[in-house]
Amino acid sequence: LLNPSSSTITAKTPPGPSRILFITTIIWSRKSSLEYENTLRTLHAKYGPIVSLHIGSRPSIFIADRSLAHHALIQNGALFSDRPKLLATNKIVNGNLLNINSAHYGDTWRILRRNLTSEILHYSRVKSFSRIRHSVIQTLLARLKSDSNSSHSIRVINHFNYAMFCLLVFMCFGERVTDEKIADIQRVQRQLLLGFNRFQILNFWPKITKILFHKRWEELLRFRKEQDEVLVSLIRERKQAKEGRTNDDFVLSYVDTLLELQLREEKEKRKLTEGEIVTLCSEFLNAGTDTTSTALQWIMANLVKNPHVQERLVEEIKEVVGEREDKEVREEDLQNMPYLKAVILEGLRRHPPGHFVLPHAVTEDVVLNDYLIPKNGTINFMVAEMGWDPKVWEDPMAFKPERFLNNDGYDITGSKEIKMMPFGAGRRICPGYNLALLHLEYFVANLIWNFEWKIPEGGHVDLSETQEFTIVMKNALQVHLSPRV
Ligand code: HEM
Repeated sequence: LLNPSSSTITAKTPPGPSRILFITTIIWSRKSSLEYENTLRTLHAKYGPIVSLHIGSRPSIFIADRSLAHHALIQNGALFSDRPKLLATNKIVNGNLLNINSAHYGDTWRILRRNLTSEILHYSRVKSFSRIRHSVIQTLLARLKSDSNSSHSIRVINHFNYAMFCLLVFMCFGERVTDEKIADIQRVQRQLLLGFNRFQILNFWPKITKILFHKRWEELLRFRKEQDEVLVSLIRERKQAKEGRTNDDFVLSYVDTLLELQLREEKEKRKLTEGEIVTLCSEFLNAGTDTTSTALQWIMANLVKNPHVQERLVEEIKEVVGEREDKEVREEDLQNMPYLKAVILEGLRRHPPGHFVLPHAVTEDVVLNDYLIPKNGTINFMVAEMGWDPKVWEDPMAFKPERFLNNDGYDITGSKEIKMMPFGAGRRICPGYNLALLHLEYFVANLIWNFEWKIPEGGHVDLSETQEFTIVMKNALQVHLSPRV
């Protein structure tokens, strides 16, 4: 099926519509990923499971088939785990520096990724943050309670976002960050994230857009500068605190590990610069916040829409927590809650926060399914389509957690077979997937255990989608909450 040898000379790139002209390029560059997805669905129906589009200077290849995805990402992971060259705006957002998700497949990527997975996302480290999770969920519950006293209908997404953001900020910079500082970090992170789509246009012919859209370029540079100002001061504070540290209950944060980390460059070792640490902290906050709070909102929306699922979850929690006085589901309770785990998986299948993975690239020209995948192209996978494939999932658009109950645990990494891939698959799989699952399980369990979630009178739950940084609910979830006593 795949051979990176002489056949690359004769193979053609995958089929697709004829080269798109300059003007269509501009139109495409303004399309949201949902519009892309619709067009791609039509193209896959016409051309088969692998298609290519020629937008801008490099071909973009899309794979809709789960077995081909497995073949590429798992069986031939070393070939398919590179990233395309950075776009001009990303260079500015990154301060010209690398982070894990944009690094080429190689030593620097390996060092940065291993630091995150073994120093922060490793089971025992994740455990060391449990006090932080406890305090964040208590604050969230208190806020929801206070809102539910004063209002019949609550919009929950901002609460979810804020809670998740605090969690990631504390993991990144330590527990001592003040509310005021959190607001500052949120502002500088948001303006870069929300500007993302608007700044995309600058990537087409940067030399020209630097003249045509110079105000936008300046704005982008200003945003990065403001981010530097806020995050560098936190990095320095943490460095100082670390030097004079004596207390025993100290919890290592992500920035502490980055301050110690050594990169290897041409046999020389060197520490990271402050700018590089800013870029990596920013990635950590962005990667773990909206993705998880979006998923949480989708899951809660389905629990409101399907009261029988919510009831079954309450029954399961009751069985595990028993007659305990406090209204808290503890982390150690979660492992005894298979239905809760099924609800989370079903949420991620039906509403993956990203409908695509981040663009991949191959390390050399290869042939896949008789087609050439060129080194200068980008390659992506239709995550949402795979999770909705009626050949794999019966009644795929319905929310049925039961489908995940009948086997001994579902392998979300797809190592043997891919049936869905909300976190990607293979060597570039999201390194935060275990943390994300823990956050979702812990939050959903406590939210449901403390309140009955209902549709407010006259309201309804609308599952339409729209794209922000992730694929979010077009009409944010509004709920009526009654405390469970
Ligand atoms: C529900 C929550 C989350 C979802 C759905 C999600 C999904 C993804 C996806 C689809 C990718 C791209 C995979 C690829 O390109 O093949 C990714 C990459 C990544 N994610 Fe997540 N993610 C989530 C939470 C997190 C969390 C909590 C963290 C860390 C604290 C994190 C850190 C990263 C990083 C660093 C990468 C880049 C990996 C690399 O290129 O090697 N994510 N994530």
